[in-house]
Amino acid sequence: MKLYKEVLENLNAGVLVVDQNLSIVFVNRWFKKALKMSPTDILDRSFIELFPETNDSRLHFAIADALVNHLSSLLSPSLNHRPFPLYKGQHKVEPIEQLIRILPIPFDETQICCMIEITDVSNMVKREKALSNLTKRFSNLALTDELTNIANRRQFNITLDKEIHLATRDKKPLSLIFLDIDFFKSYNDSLGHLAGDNCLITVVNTLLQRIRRGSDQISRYGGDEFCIILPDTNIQTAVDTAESLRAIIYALDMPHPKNEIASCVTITIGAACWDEFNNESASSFILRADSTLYRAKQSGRNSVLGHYNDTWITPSPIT
Ligand SMILES: Nc1nc2c(ncn2[C@@H]2O[C@H](COP(=O)(O)OP(=O)(O)OP(=O)(O)O)[C@@H](O)[C@H]2O)c(=O)[nH]1
Repeated sequence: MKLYKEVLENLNAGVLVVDQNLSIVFVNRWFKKALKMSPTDILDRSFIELFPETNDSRLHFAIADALVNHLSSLLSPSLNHRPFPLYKGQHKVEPIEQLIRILPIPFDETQICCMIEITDVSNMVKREKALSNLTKRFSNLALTDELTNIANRRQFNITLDKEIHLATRDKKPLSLIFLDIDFFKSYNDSLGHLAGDNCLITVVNTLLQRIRRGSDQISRYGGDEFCIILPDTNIQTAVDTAESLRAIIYALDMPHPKNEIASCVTITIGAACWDEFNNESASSFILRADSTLYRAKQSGRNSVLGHYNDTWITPSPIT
């Protein structure tokens, strides 16, 4: 028993032993140091009195399980947030992350006691947090367009699949807008690629100001082509929203010397509403919205056209 206590005393982890009455019968050096208390302040004290914050916690139930049913438990730091008020250093600023092992042990040869072993896993928790932040950053990068900072095509495909699923389940309409800057190649050719980049950023930021519903998602489909997913939106509302977007970009009056239909930057928009009757696939839906944009381009640009149920739809007249 002496040897046993000596091993526990010098362990590089906290050890506390309580008897059947939850009285503390042993505390090792590590734990005393972490608590910044002398042995007389700890020994023979009631565990609940010394650690009132553990009352009714999982730790408390695990101790009871060890004493009554002789079962051991392991409390992870992620599910059991720092059960003991332990801190590193003098000024109690950095809390110690704790992994806790609860074991029934024949401590004084007459009764089964409960040993609580606390391992400082602060470094491991820190490493895990850093790793999870890094993973989040990488997955964000993989789904974001670098230039405009909005969703990229990969994210668009993921969101569209999800929204088609929700529209089917909730029997709600789902619309999709495709838009493209008119004569953007000439814009680049006349003003330079850097000005082209700035133009793309300005267009996106302006569209973002108008697309305010949290469920709507704007993405860069590629080059100067963008798409907006509009859940719970019928075709006429989508076309009217598109018309307001077209008007807002036109009103910016950004000079475009080589635009053949105006003196400023303009956009053309195609909108489609998901065909629920034929359980339309995502690729067919995209193709229909993109073809509608193409048709709008052919009919003159700086314009909006919608398509649903084999019908072409134009913006509502301004009242
Ligand atoms: N500055 C800049 N230009 C880009 C970027 N991505 C694509 N482009 C350019 O966007 C232009 C798109 O041109 P097109 O698809 O031919 O179409 P357009 O000139 O806009 O003509 P219409 O769509 O028919 O009105 C191409 O010249 C691409 O090089 C980018 O990130 N930055």
